[in-house]
Amino acid sequence: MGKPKVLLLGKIDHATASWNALSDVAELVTAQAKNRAEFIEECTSGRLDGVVIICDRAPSSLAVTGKYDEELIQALPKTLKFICHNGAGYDNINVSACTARSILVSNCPNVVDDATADTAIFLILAALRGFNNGIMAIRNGTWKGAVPPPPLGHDPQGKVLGILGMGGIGRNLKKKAEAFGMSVIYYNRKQLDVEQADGAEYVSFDDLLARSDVLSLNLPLNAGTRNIISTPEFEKMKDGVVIVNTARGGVMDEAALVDALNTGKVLSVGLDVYQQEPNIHPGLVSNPHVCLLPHMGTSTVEVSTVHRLSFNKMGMLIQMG
Ligand SMILES: NC(=O)c1ccc[n+]([C@@H]2O[C@H](COP(=O)([O-])OP(=O)(O)OC[C@H]3O[C@@H](n4cnc5c(N)ncnc54)[C@H](O)[C@@H]3O)[C@@H](O)[C@H]2O)c1
Repeated sequence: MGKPKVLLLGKIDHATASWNALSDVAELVTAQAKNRAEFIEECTSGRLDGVVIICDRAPSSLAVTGKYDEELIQALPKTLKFICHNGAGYDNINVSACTARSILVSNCPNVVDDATADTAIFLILAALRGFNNGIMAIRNGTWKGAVPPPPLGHDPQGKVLGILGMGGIGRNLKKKAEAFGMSVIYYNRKQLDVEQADGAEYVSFDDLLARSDVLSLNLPLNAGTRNIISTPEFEKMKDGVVIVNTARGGVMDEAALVDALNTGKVLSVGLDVYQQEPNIHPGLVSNPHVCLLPHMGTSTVEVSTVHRLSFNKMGMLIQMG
């Protein structure tokens, strides 16, 4: 019997040595498809028969295959046992459909905690201080911008940071925010134990909305969290609240956010993620009080390099049978 086949979807930029080392225990194969229709055809044609593991390098893989929905999962090779998703969260994979086919799925949480929490800190500071106004003005050749100048920003010191979804990234963000003098409250489906909460105050969802000076979204996107922040939630917030989203665009209603910005309910915003990436609501793009990043939360050499661990673990799994 030959070695088990491992299919690479997407690109590897920084862990090529670990990927290549997998060839000691597995036959490494790549897909030829350039889009979803071609990939489904490639699967159903039998060219990928014998593939036991898919190594999914999101987001470059997803740009070809699209989401792992029911249609895609039904088309995957019958021999498939495991999808190793090199992204954080399961929102791109229908895990129930995988379970129905006895396909195991893993993702890469934790390794992205620092990079994503750092991105949230950048966005919190940018939104609080109004740095985006200055960034736009200086590039437009107008130094500090309009006359009269934009309003003064705010210090993070002494502000209440509300974290919605206090998992790996939320807890990492808490520590970093405290270094800037912020106090942290959080809401999770379940209260954390004392060690994990590490002094953060557990509050109800409504209290989180009512008490936060800055609200950071750090929860996964699923049917229960889609648009969890929309008009009724903005209405419960403080006037002049600052919102930062490094989770998924779908957890916040972008049109409602634009309305809340326009009425002044929301003072400023920092975003790394959007409802329809790469499209962004024009009301956000045109607003100088909104600092925008193109989903760069985990874009560091260090995060990419750490993915080598998942290749090493795949090798161990194969050896264990
Ligand atoms: N911007 C980026 O590049 C980037 C990078 C990594 C992760 N993310 C996103 O951030 C999300 C969080 O990542 P993580 O690694 O911290 O995940 P995690 O699973 O460690 O933490 C998520 C937390 O959200 C909580 N939660 C779930 N549903 C909730 C609800 N309805 N209300 C309140 N809390 C709820 C969970 O209990 C958990 O504590 C991921 O799901 C992913 O979508 C984005």
